[in-house]
Amino acid sequence: MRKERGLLIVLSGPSGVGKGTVRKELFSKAGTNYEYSISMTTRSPREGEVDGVDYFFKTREEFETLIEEGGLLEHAEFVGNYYGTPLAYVNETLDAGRDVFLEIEVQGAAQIREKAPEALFIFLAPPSITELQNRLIGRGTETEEIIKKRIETAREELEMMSLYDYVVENDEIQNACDKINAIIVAEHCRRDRVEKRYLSMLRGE
Ligand SMILES: Nc1nc2c(ncn2[C@@H]2O[C@H](COP(=O)(O)OP(=O)(O)O)[C@@H](O)[C@H]2O)c(=O)[nH]1
Ligand SMILES: Nc1ncnc2c1ncn2[C@@H]1O[C@H](COP(=O)(O)OP(=O)(O)O)[C@@H](O)[C@H]1O
Repeated sequence: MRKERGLLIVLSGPSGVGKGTVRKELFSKAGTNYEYSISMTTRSPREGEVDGVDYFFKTREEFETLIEEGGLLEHAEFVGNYYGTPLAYVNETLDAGRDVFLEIEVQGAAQIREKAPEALFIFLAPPSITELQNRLIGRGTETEEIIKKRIETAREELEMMSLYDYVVENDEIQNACDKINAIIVAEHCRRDRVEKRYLSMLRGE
């Protein structure tokens, strides 16, 4: 029997909302049955970040060559750096019938909406704009100037919320993770169309 293609899950939202934190929490649990697609970026590694684990760190030249070669499913420039999803890994994993989880910013998600509208789109929203600013400042990984730019960008990013299949508020990390997992399970039930199998059984097919 032909294996069903896996589900492409896109988690997006403004910088600082907690996408990385929620994603790490989701993948820290045994039994997570979707695969994380490691992105490429031209941004410098932060302290503790490992090449090939957190990101594939590339030069601008390397990244631009990949764009030209069509090696990325989507890519975007975000506050001065490129970020993108390697195409081959996503395709191979989905073809093998496994779900793939992307954690990306909103421009990239918009490209996937064009190229793969059958994907599942989840927007992670902050409890408030003030809380979003507090989280960005509290993380302490960027300079004041970059934080300011990220906050400006966040306002535009929040406007994209209504385009998503689901919006999950990241109030408590565990709460957000539980909702995301519930959405993925529900989406599989919706797509599996068990009723089709029953109808053909009832018809004696
Ligand atoms: N379009 C796109 N965005 C990505 C990708 N990987 C990460 N991002 C997003 O790029 C933005 C900046 O990422 P980063 O510099 O790691 O900061 P942080 O996610 O805010 O900690 C975040 O919104 C990420 O979710 C990718 O492959 N494609
Ligand atoms: N639910 C939450 N409640 C409080 N703080 C959070 C929550 N989720 C994430 N954070 C904190 O907010 C900051 C930004 O989170 P991060 O995962 O880096 O965001 P993003 O990947 O969306 O840019 C981090 O300091 C993180 O510890």
